Amino acid sequence: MSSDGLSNGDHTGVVRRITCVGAGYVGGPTCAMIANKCPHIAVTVVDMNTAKIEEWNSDKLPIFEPGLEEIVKKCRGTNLFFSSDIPKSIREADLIFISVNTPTKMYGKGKGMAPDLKYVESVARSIAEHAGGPKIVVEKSTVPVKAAESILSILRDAQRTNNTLAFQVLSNPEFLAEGTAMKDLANPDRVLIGGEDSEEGKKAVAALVEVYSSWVPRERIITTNTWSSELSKLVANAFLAQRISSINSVSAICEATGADVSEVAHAVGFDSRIGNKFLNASVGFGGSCFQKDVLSLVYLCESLHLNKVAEYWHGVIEINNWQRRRFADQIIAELFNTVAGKKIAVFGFAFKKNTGDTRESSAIHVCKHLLEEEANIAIYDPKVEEKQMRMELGLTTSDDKVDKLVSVFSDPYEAAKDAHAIVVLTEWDEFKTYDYSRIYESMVHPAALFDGRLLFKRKEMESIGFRFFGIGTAPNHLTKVGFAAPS
Ligand SMILES: NC(=O)C1=CN([C@@H]2O[C@H](COP(=O)(O)OP(=O)(O)OC[C@H]3O[C@@H](n4cnc5c(N)ncnc54)[C@H](O)[C@@H]3O)[C@@H](O)[C@H]2O)C=CC1
Ligand SMILES: O=C(O)[C@H]1O[C@H](OP(=O)(O)OP(=O)(O)OC[C@H]2O[C@@H](n3ccc(=O)[nH]c3=O)[C@H](O)[C@@H]2O)[C@H](O)[C@@H](O)[C@@H]1O
Repeated sequence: MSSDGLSNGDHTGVVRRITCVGAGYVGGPTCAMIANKCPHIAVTVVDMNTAKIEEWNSDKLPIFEPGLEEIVKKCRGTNLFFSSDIPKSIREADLIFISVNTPTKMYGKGKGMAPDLKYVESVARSIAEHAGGPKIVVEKSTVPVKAAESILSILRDAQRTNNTLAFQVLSNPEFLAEGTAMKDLANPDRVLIGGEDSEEGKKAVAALVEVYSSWVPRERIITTNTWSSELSKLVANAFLAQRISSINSVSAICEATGADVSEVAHAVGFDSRIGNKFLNASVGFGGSCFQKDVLSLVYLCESLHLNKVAEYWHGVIEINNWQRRRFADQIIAELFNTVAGKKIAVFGFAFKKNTGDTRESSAIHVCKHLLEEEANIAIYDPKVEEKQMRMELGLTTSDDKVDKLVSVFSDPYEAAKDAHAIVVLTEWDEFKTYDYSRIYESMVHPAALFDGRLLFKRKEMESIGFRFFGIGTAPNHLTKVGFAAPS
């Protein structure tokens, strides 16, 4: 019993039915993996977006992840179900994952900084209304520290009028990366579970540990208190984003000096204390989470009056925005200070390779900047649909002047034909396999290639004839030499 006299969760400790609320990039793949690895558990994924549920039940899944379709097809209808009946699925579950979106708030207090928790709260209210019995509720969504307390307050309130209810709230943040989600889920570096430090809390943690133990070695399952778990997720993303901003800041030094950012990253990353991962300089990180989660951490620090700490982490975002802008400005400068009316081929629109996800993609920022300068941009991406690109660029009306500046191609060779430049914004492997001599011949000369993803070797591209500009590398004639004092 808790201090308020309500039951803390009378759970049997064995999970047989899981419901996941939120059938998105996390809920879908995570539940597919659990169903695949735990044939003894029935897993139902629900969503308020009925069209999305229909897609999960169709041949064309709503998201692309290598390896996902195979597992969904294998388990769907056996122990993996996609449903729009949220009340029923909540009622029947022993354990409920909350896996809904927590985007940056775009209104009111904390606008542009704090995560919007209205979806998490609405799921907590649905659980309170439809539970009908004891449940383990698991925060899978990324939330600020102490979010579990708010969820618990809503759930515990429902217990006052229904004494058959009992709840435990756990934090179990997800660390998968898009494009490698199935690999990450099958073989995670760690699984993190935070829970209440009480007998019932420990029982609930043990029940979730048991689920993951079906395929994750026990030593990789970390258990902590709830707040450490919630904070660790934000901090993990902040550290990863910080590494990218660090190497991107170094890329600017390389371009000015003749050092090569790949060589520097290699040399620095060779130190086992630093490590070689996540040191690829780029046009800036994108994706739905890095910016949102770093901003959430900054907002948390500000709320705690830790202004220096907030400032420190905000620098990660500032460098990222600066890098995107710097790259776009360089394109304009190198195309003789005007891109108006010039065709520019954009290779890649997704925020990284092997995904069709475009949320916060750096491509959006670079393209918007080029459109402001009235460039004609010709986009090719192997996975992103035209509708999605236009939505992200804010182009909604077909007679809009800007809309006419954008064309979308299904063939990269056609996208590059008659272009003044190619701009590489996503690191799709297929971009490295094209016949660049043929592409070069079809372009307006002098033809430029701007490599925002370090896919190409300067010498090879220059020998074809391209004027080559790569993040973190500079042609020798542009570098500053000697012991110049700061001006
Ligand atoms: N996308 C990623 O790679 C990762 C995301 N995360 C975190 O996981 C959470 C989910 O992210 P995504 O899956 O990318 O979001 P998403 O936007 O792809 O999916 C969220 C789904 O929740 C549904 N939803 C929202 N409110 C609902 C409600 N009240 N009832 C039923 N369904 C509701 C939406 O319709 C949507 O389909 C976020 O907190 C995110 O920060 C964590 C790790 C990786
Ligand atoms: O919370 C989340 O949503 C997830 O965020 C990231 O995963 P994701 O955004 O899917 O993809 P990443 O591989 O981390 O790439 C993020 C962005 O950084 C860029 N990046 C990555 C690595 C690098 O060295 N350089 C670089 O510019 C990528 O191109 C991409 O735009 C984290 O890697 C996951 O652990 C985390 O679970």
